[in-house]
Amino acid sequence: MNSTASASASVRETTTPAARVVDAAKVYGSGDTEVRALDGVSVDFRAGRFTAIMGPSGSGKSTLMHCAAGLDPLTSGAAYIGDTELSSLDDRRLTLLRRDRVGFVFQAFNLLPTLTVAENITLPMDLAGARGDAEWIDALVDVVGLGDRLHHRPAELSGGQQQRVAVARAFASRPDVVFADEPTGNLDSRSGEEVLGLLGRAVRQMDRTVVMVTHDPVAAAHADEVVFLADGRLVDRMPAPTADRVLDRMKAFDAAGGLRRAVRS
Ligand SMILES: Nc1ncnc2c1ncn2[C@@H]1O[C@H](COP(=O)(O)OP(=O)(O)OP(=O)(O)O)[C@@H](O)[C@H]1O
Repeated sequence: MNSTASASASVRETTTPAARVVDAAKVYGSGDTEVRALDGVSVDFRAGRFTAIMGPSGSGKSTLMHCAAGLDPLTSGAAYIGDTELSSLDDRRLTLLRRDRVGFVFQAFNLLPTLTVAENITLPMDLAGARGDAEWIDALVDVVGLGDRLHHRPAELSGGQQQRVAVARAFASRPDVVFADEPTGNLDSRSGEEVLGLLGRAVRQMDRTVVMVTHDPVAAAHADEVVFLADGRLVDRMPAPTADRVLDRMKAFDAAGGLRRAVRS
């Protein structure tokens, strides 16, 4: 890293995280059916970083993402986008925050079939009546490699191309943070790699922030850091992950989970 890059990196360390939760708890149901999906999680998602959330099935990954993104309220604790504490917002302001400051990429692409690629990309801004930054949108279209597909409809694109449109749409309004929930879950490995490469480039070359839930150690290895959940708790963090190290960590969870089940029975 050159001195300018390391200076700007150290400035970033001291800036407010793009998103964070503090002592977050989420309880579904009550009595015998109560599930504590998050149990006292505190985690910062730093600006300008690509963070992956991993953990065994049912460990609370999607719940953490939904609560951090303002899609679902916490039972207790606090969730912030930048300095904004989400429970302090009424429904209207929360909707505006999600529209203007947060981007989403889902496993199922979620494009509107009747709109063209170009219209899908600018949809969030069009709904907001915002003009959008034409230069930024052009740069995004360039990065996702869809310049010759702008007037096609989603059904005329491959799954990988559709997810690239969804990635461009998520970044179009320059949100504080983009949350991606299993963005490669419906893709073959080559298209998945392309989408992960794009998310990485958006972070490293375009100074964006990404938080991604994934089951896949190869996908997690694209991140700058992996945070691991187990039983609704944050149990580990791994900077500069590799697929092998993430896989080893996940195997350790499987072994620990098996041991716990054996002790209980
Ligand atoms: N709406 C809900 N109502 C009741 N329980 C829920 C609800 N959503 C999630 N849960 C429970 O909360 C726990 C955490 O679920 P969550 O979907 O966050 O886990 P996950 O790690 O994302 O799982 P997976 O990897 O299988 O998608 C699970 O026990 C789940 O069954």
